Amino acid sequence: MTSSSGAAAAAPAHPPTSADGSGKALYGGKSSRRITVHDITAAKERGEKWPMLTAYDAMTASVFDEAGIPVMLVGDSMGNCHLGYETTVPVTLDEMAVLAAAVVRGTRRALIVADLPFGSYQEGPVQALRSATRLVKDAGVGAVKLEGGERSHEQISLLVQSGIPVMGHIGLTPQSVNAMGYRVQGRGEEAAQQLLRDAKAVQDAGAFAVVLELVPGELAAEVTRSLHIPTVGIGAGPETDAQVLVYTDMAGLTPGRVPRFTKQYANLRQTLGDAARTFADEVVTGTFPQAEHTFH
Ligand SMILES: Nc1nc(=O)c2c([nH]1)NC[C@@H]1CN(c3ccc(C(=O)N[C@@H](CCC(=O)O)C(=O)O)cc3)CN21
Ligand SMILES: CC(C)C(=O)C(=O)O
Ligand SMILES: [Mg+2]
Repeated sequence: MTSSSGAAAAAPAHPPTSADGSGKALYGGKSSRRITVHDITAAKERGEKWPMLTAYDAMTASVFDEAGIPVMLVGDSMGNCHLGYETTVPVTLDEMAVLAAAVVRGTRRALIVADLPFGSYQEGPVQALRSATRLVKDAGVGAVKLEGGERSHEQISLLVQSGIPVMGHIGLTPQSVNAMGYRVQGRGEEAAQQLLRDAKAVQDAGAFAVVLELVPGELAAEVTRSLHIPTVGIGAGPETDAQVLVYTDMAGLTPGRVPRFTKQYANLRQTLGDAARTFADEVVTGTFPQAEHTFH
C-alpha cells in the first residue's frame, strides 16, 4: 500500500488499482459503471485473475458489490443454500427470477450472471431462449449460465445469437447429481478428452466464459491454456483465469459439511448465532430494551 492517505488503514490489503496501473482491473479497477462481458474478455487478454461469488439476495449482494467483487452468480445453489432443498434440482425459474432481480437491485457495478435451473433449458434451444429471456427482461441479469458442454451446444448457440451472453459450466454439473453423483470429473484419458471437447464446444457455441467444476488441477490448467475465453474454477486448482465459491461456504454460514475445495474466510454462523443468543439473553433478563430504545 503506497497511499499516504488516512483511509489506507481501513482499506483491504490489496492494491487499489490494477497491477499495470491502467485502472481497468475487474477487481480494484476505478470504473464505477456496470461491468460487461466485454470487460471479462479484456481481462483474459491482460492475463488478469478475477473473483466471483454467489449471491442470493439484495443485501448480501450489496456487501459484495461494495467489496469490489466484479461478477456475481445467482447460482441455483440457492436451492440448498437458501431455500432448504437437498440439491439444486428442485429450483424453479420463478424462484431464480425473484432472487436474481433482488441481486440486480442490490448492485451497481457487478456483472450479474443467473443460472438457468434444471428443467428450464434441457428441452432444447427454444425453451432455453424463453427461460433466459425471462431472466434478462424481468430480473435484469447481464448473462446466464447453463450446465453441459457438447450436449448444450445448441442452447448456448441460440442464446448467444439472440444477444444473451452465456457462461458455460462443465466438469461436475450438479443438476445431473442423480446420474453422476458429486465426483471429481475428467480423471483418466478418455474423461479428460471429453472435458476438452466439452470446453471447446462451449467456446465454439459463443460462450464468454466457462465454469470448470471439480476437475483435476492439471486438466483445468490444460483447458485454460487451450481456450481463448476465461475459465472459472471451483475445485479446479489455481491455474484457471477466475475462481468462484459459494458465498455461504466461504463465509462460514453453510450448515454441516462443505466441499473440500472451499476455504472458509469468516465464521458468520458463529457470529450470527452469538448475536441471536445475546439478544435472547437480554430479553429474558430484562437488559434490552433500555431507555435509549424507548419512546415516550
Ligand atoms: N454449499 C454449496 N457449495 C457448493 O460448492 C455447491 C453447492 N452448495 N451446491 C451446488 C454445487 C454442488 N457442489 C458440490 C457438492 C458436493 C461436492 C462433494 O461432496 N465433493 C467431495 C469430493 C468428491 C470426490 O473426491 O470425488 C468433497 O469432499 O469435496 C462437491 C461439489 C458444488 N456446489
Ligand atoms: C458452484 C457454482 C458454479 C454454481 O453453479 C452455483 O452456485 O449454483
Ligand atoms: Mg449452479
